[in-house]
Amino acid sequence: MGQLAGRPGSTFRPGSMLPTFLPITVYRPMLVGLDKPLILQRLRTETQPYHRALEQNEFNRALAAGNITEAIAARFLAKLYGFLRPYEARLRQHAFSPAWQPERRQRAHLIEQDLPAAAHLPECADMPELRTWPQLLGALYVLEGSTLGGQVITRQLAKAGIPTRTYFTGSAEHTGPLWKSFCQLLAAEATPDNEAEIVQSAIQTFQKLHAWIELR
Ligand SMILES: C=CC1=C(C)/C(=C/C2=NC(=C\c3[nH]c(/C=C4\NC(=O)C(C)=C4C=C)c(C)c3CCC(=O)O)/C(CCC(=O)O)=C2C)NC1=O
Repeated sequence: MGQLAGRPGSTFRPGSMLPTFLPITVYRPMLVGLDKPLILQRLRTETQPYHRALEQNEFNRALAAGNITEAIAARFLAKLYGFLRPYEARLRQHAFSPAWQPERRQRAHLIEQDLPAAAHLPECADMPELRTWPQLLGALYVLEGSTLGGQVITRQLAKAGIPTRTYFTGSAEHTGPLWKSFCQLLAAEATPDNEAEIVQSAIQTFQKLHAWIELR
């Protein structure tokens, strides 16, 4: 190993099958085994406990147990609406470039089709801080990510004969592409300087949404 020590950019790793004549950074994505941007890995890992806690809500549990009812679905949608309204109002105040397709990321209006009385529902008063760009990015991660369950939920609600599923059908065939483009745009915005704030905001968004959903 000694003979490599002086070579610029070389890193000797005992037991490694990698040639040692290239900077190790070249291989990093392969070594990690994922070409996921670091910010997404961090978000997934560091929000996991809060994500898990939120998933213990009545609606998710009923879906998992196969005993979902229209009343449980309606309660969940009402709560989601009360959170999405103030969140989306804040999104509308931000000047997104067209690449973000900001109008496609507004979904509260879909719930109005499921719940005719939506306009009179209470709104969450204890929202995450959504003032800075990194804070918005963290909250977007949580609420864009939440659309990923839509197709599965739609099928389960249909099977249970529950008609209130416009929200979950949502952007339907656009869900995958919207999530992909969000991940790319997020990765382009994340820097070593703002990553911690993005992650902290995602954690806060999970916590505030959870507290609001559990509030009776
Ligand atoms: C309760 C709110 C609630 C929120 C706010 C929420 C947030 C996120 N859900 C994510 C992914 C998924 N979510 C579901 C299922 C449900 N999503 C829902 O909103 C409801 C209600 C579901 C199921 C009942 C599915 C099948 C996936 C894909 C497969 C997976 O990742 O496990 C991600 C992305 C994670 C990453 O890739 O970095 C985030 C941020 N999840 C919640 O349950």
